[in-house]
Amino acid sequence: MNLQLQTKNPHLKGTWQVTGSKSEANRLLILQALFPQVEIENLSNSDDSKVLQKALASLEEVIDIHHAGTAMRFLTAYFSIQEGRKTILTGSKRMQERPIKLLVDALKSLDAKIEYLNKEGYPPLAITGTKLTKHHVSLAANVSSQYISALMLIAPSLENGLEIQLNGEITSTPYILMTLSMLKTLGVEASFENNLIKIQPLQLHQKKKFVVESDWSSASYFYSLVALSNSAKIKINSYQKDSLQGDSSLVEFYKSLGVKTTFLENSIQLEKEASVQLPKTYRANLVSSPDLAQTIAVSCLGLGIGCELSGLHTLKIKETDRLVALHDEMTKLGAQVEVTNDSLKLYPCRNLKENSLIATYNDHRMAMAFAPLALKTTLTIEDAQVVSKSFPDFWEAMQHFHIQCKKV
Ligand SMILES: O=C(O)C1=C[C@@H](OP(=O)(O)O)[C@@H](O)[C@H](O)C1
Ligand SMILES: C=C(OP(=O)(O)O)C(=O)O
Repeated sequence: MNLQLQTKNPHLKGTWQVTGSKSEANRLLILQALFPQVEIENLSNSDDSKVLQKALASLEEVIDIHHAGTAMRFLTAYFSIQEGRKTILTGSKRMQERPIKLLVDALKSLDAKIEYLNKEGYPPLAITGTKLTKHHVSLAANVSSQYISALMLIAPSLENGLEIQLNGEITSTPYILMTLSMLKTLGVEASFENNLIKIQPLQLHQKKKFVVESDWSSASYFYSLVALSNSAKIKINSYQKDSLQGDSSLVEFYKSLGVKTTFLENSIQLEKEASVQLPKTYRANLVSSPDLAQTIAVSCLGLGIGCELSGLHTLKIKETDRLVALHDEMTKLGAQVEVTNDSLKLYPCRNLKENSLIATYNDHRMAMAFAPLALKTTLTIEDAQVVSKSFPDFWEAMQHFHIQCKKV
């Protein structure tokens, strides 16, 4: 389904209820499978959470998690400790190109039984669940924090707990801290100091309820809408100031792009501050917030300013190579863009081309990041249904804020 987007850039107002964070939800689903006393409220309705829920309820040998990176990584660890159970864990064509060797090596060093069914280092995996008793593992921390969270999530179920030594630079740190915080809330004794994570085993006896906060990565598209509008005052629910999600750094990132955030009770209000003097070149290091890169780059494009984004090395192994995808699609709109393996430079672009067809490469964030540009030009988003990976009612939200979406 291709959607042609256009609008007259009116005053944006209204309220939207954003679904629960898929990162929080997917951690809690794994914890609930290991500790049935866990109760979850405001679960995400994203495809990635649904696919994980289904996988955890399935008794089939073959489990297909489609495009869901966290489900792939977390389930690799989870099925490794399901004693006596054989599982073939697979995913979409792209998932079979997303590396998993560091996690598999770490689990194997703990005596897990995992084999590659196709290409060494990539899904699909054949896993035979076994009891893991070793309690020290080390792995490189600069490729994906999801490998580390996967190990952390099974750690309290291991007889001897787990010590995880992180080597090298750590990427996407807030996601590791999110996992740590959730374990602590569950009652696990856990620490993370000097690149060493220590997690004690847990026996849980009483119920524990978690309320999932709405998704801050999804909030980024509203920030971009407000930044690109002439005037806006909108509200999105359900958000708190003390978030577990690193992408709540949006509040700071968008200040200099003219978006003011006010925390209300259980929601945030976003207002356009037209008086803010925009920088000529916006600079940010996104090593802690990789999922914001596309939104921020496209906001800068729409605002007609340049940007220099660094810390982007993980973008190459996400739903698509996001650096190449951003380069190619922003270029279609008339921008001059340079990318390296870990950075993106956009030069100020005064005139956006009209009627471009934006390819999305099975990547929800390509579709969602480009949508707010409708406030500046008409454009068509290819395969617009990809948004359901994290934000199934995204297009309803856009229409609520006066972006006309026409099937073409
Ligand atoms: O743990 C998580 O929930 C996530 C971690 C990040 O991945 P990397 O650690 O691979 O950067 C992020 O990009 C992804 O969307 C969700
Ligand atoms: C990278 C993402 O997801 P995952 O790695 O879980 O597929 C994302 O949602 O942007």
